[in-house]
Amino acid sequence: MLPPPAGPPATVAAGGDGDRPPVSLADFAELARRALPPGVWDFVGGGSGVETTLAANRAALDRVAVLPRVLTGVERPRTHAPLLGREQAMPVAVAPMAYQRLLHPDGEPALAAAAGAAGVPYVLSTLSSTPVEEVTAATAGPVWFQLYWLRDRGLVADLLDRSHAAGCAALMVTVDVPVLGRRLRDVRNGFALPPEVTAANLPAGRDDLAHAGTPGVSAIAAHTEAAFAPALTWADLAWLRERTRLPLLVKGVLDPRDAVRAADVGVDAVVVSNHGGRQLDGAPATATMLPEVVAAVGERIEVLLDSGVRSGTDVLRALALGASGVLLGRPMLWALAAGGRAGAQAALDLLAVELRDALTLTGCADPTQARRLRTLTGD
Ligand SMILES: Cc1cc2nc3c(=O)[nH]c(=O)nc-3n(C[C@H](O)[C@H](O)[C@H](O)COP(=O)(O)O)c2cc1C
Ligand SMILES: CCCCC(=O)C(=O)O
Repeated sequence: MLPPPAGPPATVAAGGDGDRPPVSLADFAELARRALPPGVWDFVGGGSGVETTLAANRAALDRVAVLPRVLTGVERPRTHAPLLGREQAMPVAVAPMAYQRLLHPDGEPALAAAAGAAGVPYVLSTLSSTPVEEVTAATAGPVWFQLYWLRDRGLVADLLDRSHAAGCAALMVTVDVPVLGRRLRDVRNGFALPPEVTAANLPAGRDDLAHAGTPGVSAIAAHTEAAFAPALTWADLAWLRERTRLPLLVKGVLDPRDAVRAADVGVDAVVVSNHGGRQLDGAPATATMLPEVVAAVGERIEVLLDSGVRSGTDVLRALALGASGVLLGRPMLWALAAGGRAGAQAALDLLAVELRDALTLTGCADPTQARRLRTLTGD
């Protein structure tokens, strides 16, 4: 177990200027920007290409207006809601994100512990900088394992066995990285992992390419190309469905036809995601595609959304568009950078306050009622 967080979260999270605790998730970004080396800041915040999709994710969420109901008698809504059939403190999970020791020496165990304390699932990346066994030991909360399908199928089988044995409660396979999107910030920075941050779930030495700093090359992209299976098919997904009894989620679906195929294979949920604008630049915003995916498979499986969620209002927007929940990405890394476990916990506490307010202001007694709200998209 990790030691308890040092001091009250607000003090820790206030970081640099000390006198102004964060009042929005964006404030954590500012604290992180001050704390991080520029190359790490760019790796986390950046998208692919000219970052059209990165910006589109925000713009599309901003365009979703939610029509409040009044005189509903709701005083203090519950933020609790089910995800994959289990009640969570919020319909939110921490998105899988690689190499969290880049942000803070406590890395994945700290973020997992913060999620556990906040009562939401933590999704652990295949490319975690801490072994899965140490992460599940660091939190009493649910850990879901995110699978990147490696060229070496023996390693895939090993990861499945280890994550299962370590107590992971669900499996999330990411399908939008046949190759890493071209992230120009990383290319320009010649971004590479420092020696102390490693792909700790892989056998030693399997991440050497990710450490090889070369000007004009993203070492992360070079490693991914060497390690990841580039040509997966629906048969591979069916193999995975056969191989695990854990709830199975597919992350990185945008086309409703793919969501239907995933449901046909028997997955439990799809995550409507464009990888936070880090893969195909020019892919549509997730809030744009969500209603079509919900219409196609929402009666059969759960539909989650990520990419651009930055507030409790954004969670409400996704729910009102028919999602059962969201994944929260970069803000959690920024909060980790700003204040370790306590910073991450402060960010999730803030999100809960914002979500409760958003539910109160729309007359919803709990998140499941947000589905009944009308949304208007456009000006
Ligand atoms: C630094 C970083 C690392 C990421 N690593 C992974 C990963 O290992 N596996 C994965 O499925 N998605 C990964 N993602 C994508 C996130 O899971 C998620 O889809 C995305 O960040 C959501 O968008 P948001 O950051 O705008 O909330 C990563 C994202 C970032 C920013
Ligand atoms: C490090 C390569 C994969 C991590 C990832 O998915 C991302 O950076 O978006």
